[in-house]
Amino acid sequence: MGEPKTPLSKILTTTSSCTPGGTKVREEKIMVMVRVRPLSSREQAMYDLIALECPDEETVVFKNPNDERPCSSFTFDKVFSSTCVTARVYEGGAKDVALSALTGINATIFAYGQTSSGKTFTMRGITEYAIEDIYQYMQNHPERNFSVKMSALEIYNETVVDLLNRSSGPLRLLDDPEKGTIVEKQVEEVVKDSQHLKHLIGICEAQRQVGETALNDKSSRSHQIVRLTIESRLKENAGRLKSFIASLNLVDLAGSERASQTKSAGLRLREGSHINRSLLTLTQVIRKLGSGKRTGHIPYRESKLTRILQSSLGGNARTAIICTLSPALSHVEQSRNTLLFATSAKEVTNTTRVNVVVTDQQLVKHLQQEVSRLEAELKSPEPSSSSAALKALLIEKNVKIQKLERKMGELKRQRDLAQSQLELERTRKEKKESSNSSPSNQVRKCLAYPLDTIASKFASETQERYQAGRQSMLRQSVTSTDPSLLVQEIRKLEVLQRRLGDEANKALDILQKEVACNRLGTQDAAENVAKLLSEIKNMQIINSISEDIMVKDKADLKEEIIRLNSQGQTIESLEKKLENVQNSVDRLVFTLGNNEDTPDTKTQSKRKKGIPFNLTNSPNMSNFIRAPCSPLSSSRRVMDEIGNTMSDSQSALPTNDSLPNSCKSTPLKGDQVGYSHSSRENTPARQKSNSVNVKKMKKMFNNTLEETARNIRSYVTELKERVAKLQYQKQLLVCQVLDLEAGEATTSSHGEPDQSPFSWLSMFEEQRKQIVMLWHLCHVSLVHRTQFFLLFRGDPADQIYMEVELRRLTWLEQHLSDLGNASPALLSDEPASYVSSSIKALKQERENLAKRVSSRLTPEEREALYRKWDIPPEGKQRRRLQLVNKLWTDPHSLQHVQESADIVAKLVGFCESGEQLKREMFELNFKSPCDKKTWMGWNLISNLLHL
Ligand SMILES: Nc1ncnc2c1ncn2[C@@H]1O[C@H](COP(=O)(O)OP(=O)(O)OP(=O)(O)O)[C@@H](O)[C@H]1O
Repeated sequence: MGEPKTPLSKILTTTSSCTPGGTKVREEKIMVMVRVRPLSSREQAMYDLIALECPDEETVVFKNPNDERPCSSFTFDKVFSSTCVTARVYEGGAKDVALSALTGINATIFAYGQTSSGKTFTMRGITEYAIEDIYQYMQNHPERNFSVKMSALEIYNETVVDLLNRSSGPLRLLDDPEKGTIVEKQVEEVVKDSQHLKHLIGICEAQRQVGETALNDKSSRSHQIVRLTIESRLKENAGRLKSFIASLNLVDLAGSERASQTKSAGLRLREGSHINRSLLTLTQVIRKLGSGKRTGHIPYRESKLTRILQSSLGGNARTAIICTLSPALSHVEQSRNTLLFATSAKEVTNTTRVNVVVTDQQLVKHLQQEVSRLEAELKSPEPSSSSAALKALLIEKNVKIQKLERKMGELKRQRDLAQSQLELERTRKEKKESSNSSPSNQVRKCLAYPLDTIASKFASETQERYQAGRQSMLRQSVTSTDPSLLVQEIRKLEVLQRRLGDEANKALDILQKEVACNRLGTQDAAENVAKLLSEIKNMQIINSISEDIMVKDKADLKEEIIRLNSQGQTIESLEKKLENVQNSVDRLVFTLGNNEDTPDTKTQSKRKKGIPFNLTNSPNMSNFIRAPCSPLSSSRRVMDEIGNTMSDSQSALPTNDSLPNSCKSTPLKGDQVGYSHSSRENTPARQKSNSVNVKKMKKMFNNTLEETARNIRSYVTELKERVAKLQYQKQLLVCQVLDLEAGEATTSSHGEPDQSPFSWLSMFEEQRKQIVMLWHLCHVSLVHRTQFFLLFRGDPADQIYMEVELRRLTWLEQHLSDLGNASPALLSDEPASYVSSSIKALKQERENLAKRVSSRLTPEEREALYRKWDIPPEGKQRRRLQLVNKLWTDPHSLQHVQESADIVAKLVGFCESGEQLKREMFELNFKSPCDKKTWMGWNLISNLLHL
């Protein structure tokens, strides 16, 4: 016996009341009914007295016939007196439980009582009525398909026997993890109809162990369990999925008995002993369950009866117990025990659920139906209720979107109107201010310098917007900047400015030393350099400024402005002086070229065996090499060719007093700047043998000299760039301070800052276009372009970075134009050393990037890119180089720029490295190029990334 044969994995235990489709778990007590039979003919013959009365349908009372007073009373769900027929017992409670099996709830009905109390009599009637009702129910539910199976067993002397197949012998009980206790090899007959079922039950009765005792001619000597397994499935066209499966156990127990009463002996006595033992276990199980100790040990396994009935006792089943009693006084003790058992059983709670079955076939069919339904819905021009609701929702959303769009249009219109009014106001104000010569006006005028330069390259309208946007930016910046920070920033810039002067001074010191040592040609050259040196020294007039100042309030700001203004055009002057330096260097080179073949030079060239421009002792050597505009590689190459054998006489050096301070502190050593003459060098033989070498060396010297001069020029150019940036930043700050002052006076009248996010964004777009174009024109590193492009996307915080980048590039572009127009005599045979080195660096960068295509992109990604960028499978160059060569080549197309940036970012690994790109890497402040963390020039960024 045991659980249903249907695999448990397909049984979804849900909850239910009595109706299919119910969903709740229900806890319910075991239904306990008491039935008192009439006195049997045997009892009547013995003149036995009636000791039980049933005053109502729920109470049974013991009474001593010899005493009028009632002894004790018991109440139960139902009490049926001796006059009640079995049909009433069935209808009174058993029916409800029995029919639960039709709705997926396991059910058990069993009779308990002493021998000959009427258990078999009652259960036989209950089974018949149940069968009738079950089949009646099936008839009344044509929408469902039912299947009924039946099995039956008896437990006789603790042996399980299949009543439908007695020949199978004793059956074993097995523990199944899913189903609980099952009976091995038990036959389960499919029941065709009610008659078939009755027939089968008849067979079981015939097979059951029955024996004659003193109390019962046909005493059942075994416990009998008939199991009906009913599966109920909704028919396919019903459109619902649920199927149920449940068992109805109809149990007729053997009766408890006293050997003295049954006068058992031998076999009957042994039977009685087994019966009593299993009933005792049942009693213990019920008592424990009834006392609420469900979590403690329940001795189900101590008898086969309780093992098999385990799910019906405190488990997933509705259970009804009918306790049968003999009313005879002679059986009072037995009846009392039965009532005590019944009382315990009343307290046992079961948990019932509906066992839902979903077969694979059902599931597939259901899904197919669902798919068909959805397909039909999609094809159908008539919208279903759900799609109609969606459509309505969509229309509603569209209306809302249209409303919002209209509102946005109106807002944009208002914004444009306000902007144009502001522009007008500003222009008017600026015109008015232009008549004044206030310091702030001067600053603004000064700030406009690079814009004037590029004005010819960009539309005038764009420039106006640019100017307007920048002014807005400044005002916005002012409102958000702490005045004390501004002053400190100015101080920082001044410190940098001073360092810059130092640096230039040192460079010129070196130049002067070379001239003083007569390495650089004529007296004119020496004079030129001396002049340069004094010019550079003049640049350092700001040295006296104190670095440590405490800025307390805005009053200090005003002082600061006055101080800055009183300095006059310090930075401008520095710039002018650098220009002079540059011109002087040019003249120097020119002089050297003209004097190349003079006798004096010849004489000197005999003496000159040192490096023409020895930089090995220069503290700025690293700066020269690092500086973007000072490609010393070729110079070093020449030095290598010459070899390090030439030196000059230390005696030719100027006196220590005539040297600049830097030289005094670092005296030149003979092995660094020259070498001592050997006495043999001046012999005629030596002079003759050296004549060819001297000529060759002189030519090389002149070449090197020219290149050195170019290097100096480049370096000065770089200094100019740095000064220009410095000047810009300082003026920007001054302008902020001035605006802050002006803002204080006009805040109440002007109100909020006039820059809206819209105007900033349009300005950003314009600036970005300009920057992209300038990158292209100036051959700026692709990695730099990519980083900058991806990092600055229009955030208000990007304003200052955009401004500085534009300034740098504008300056560079202007510088390159100047180089392009410069005299070829000054630039040697190259159009511009910076341009050529930048182009070369860019080419190298592209080659390096191309090398990364294979490792950084998957074959699929590569193929997709080749297709997209029209890279033919065969060509002069490898496909990856062709691809990289196409990147960043169209500054007019934002899409091209965006896609180029994405590819370069992937090749370089910006996205994967985990290192977030930070704005700070694009330094606003200019510092010494020795500092690796600072701005190092566009093409050096990719070097840092080891490209
Ligand atoms: N309610 C009743 N009305 C009339 N007769 C009854 C009633 N109950 C039992 N009887 C009769 O009493 C006798 C004993 O009944 P039954 O065999 O059903 O008892 P039992 O409890 O099954 O006994 P055992 O445990 O020994 O099998 C039977 O002859 C039966 O017809």
